[in-house]
Amino acid sequence: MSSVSLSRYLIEQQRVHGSIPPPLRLLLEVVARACKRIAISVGKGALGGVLGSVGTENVQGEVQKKLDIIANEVLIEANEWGGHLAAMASEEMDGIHPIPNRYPAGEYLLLFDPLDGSSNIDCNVSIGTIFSVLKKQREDPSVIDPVCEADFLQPGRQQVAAGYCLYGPQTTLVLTVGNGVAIFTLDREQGAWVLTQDRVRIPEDTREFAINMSNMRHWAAPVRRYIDECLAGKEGPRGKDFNMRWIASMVADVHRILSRGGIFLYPWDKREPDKPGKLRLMYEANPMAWIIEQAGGAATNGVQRILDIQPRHLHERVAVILGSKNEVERVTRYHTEAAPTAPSAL
Ligand SMILES: O=P(O)(O)OC[C@H]1O[C@](O)(COP(=O)(O)O)[C@@H](O)[C@@H]1O
Ligand SMILES: [Mg+2]
Ligand SMILES: [Mg+2]
Repeated sequence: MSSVSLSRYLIEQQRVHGSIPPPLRLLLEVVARACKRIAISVGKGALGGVLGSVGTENVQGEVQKKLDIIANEVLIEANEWGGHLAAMASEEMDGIHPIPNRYPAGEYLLLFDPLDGSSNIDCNVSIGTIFSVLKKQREDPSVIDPVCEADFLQPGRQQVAAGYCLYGPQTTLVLTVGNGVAIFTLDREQGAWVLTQDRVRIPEDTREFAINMSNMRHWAAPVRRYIDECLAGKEGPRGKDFNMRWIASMVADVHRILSRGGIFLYPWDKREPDKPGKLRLMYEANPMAWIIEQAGGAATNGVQRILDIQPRHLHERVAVILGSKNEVERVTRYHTEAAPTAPSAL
């Protein structure tokens, strides 16, 4: 049987399933090509001088690694002249990046976390790129800017494409355009993305959770209850033993969940009560939530479906609970039952 390339998959999504129009197909090809270039930089490691920090901080006060900047530049450069975007936004840029006048512009908005799992870069642990595509939908015709931050502030259910690229032992591109989840593996000899799994499904039940346990003493009661019950194992109320994994690269943790099920939590915690969570809504949580839902899983912030959250800022943060449906629903129910004490930041 002949292998299916990313291009062929996208053409089928356009022509057979009508899931995407031609400009979106071409945009996704450009993003996938940029990910290949990032994979080459990641692979060079110390030989390519790409490890270490640059001595600057991003808008969220996080130290920027060289690869954060390199990946951001690759994505900007590759997408600037494609002709399908109105603007881009990134974890590594304070404001939006409109397409410069010298290039043709389009109707789409691209958001990305150019390098996810930055703390893992220098120790050769899997990292990735996360992206989300929205369509510019102007509700207020009195706004005269060709594109502005307000255009980006759409709930995640309005995404038209979302994906991530995982730079691990294999380089893997995971994509949804609202017609299930497809996984492509980079054939490194041919430099081609090959479809290796389509219509991915996440088991509804799991015995594996992912959370940074070092924050346990800071969690809200519903999260504490859920994890305590998992830790109690066979002898506890769940009546079964649970395993734990925490890679500290959301892309890698989510990919494991797509592969074999599980639940991922980065919850609100009481150290900074006004901050809803660590992860960013628009370019981390939204694309991952859509991918997870498209694979039959669920994603909430403890009280609300992530894809229904109306963003107020580009760099807004959110609590994230995603993965196997029955487990996510259980944690969400624990939050509802504890509603009077639920953190107001959620
Ligand atoms: O180090 P912690 O607190 O466990 O946080 C890990 C989380 O932070 C992140 O690395 C944040 O992403 P960035 O590296 O893009 O800032 C997630 O990928 C991961 O789930
Ligand atoms: Mg990230
Ligand atoms: Mg990042």
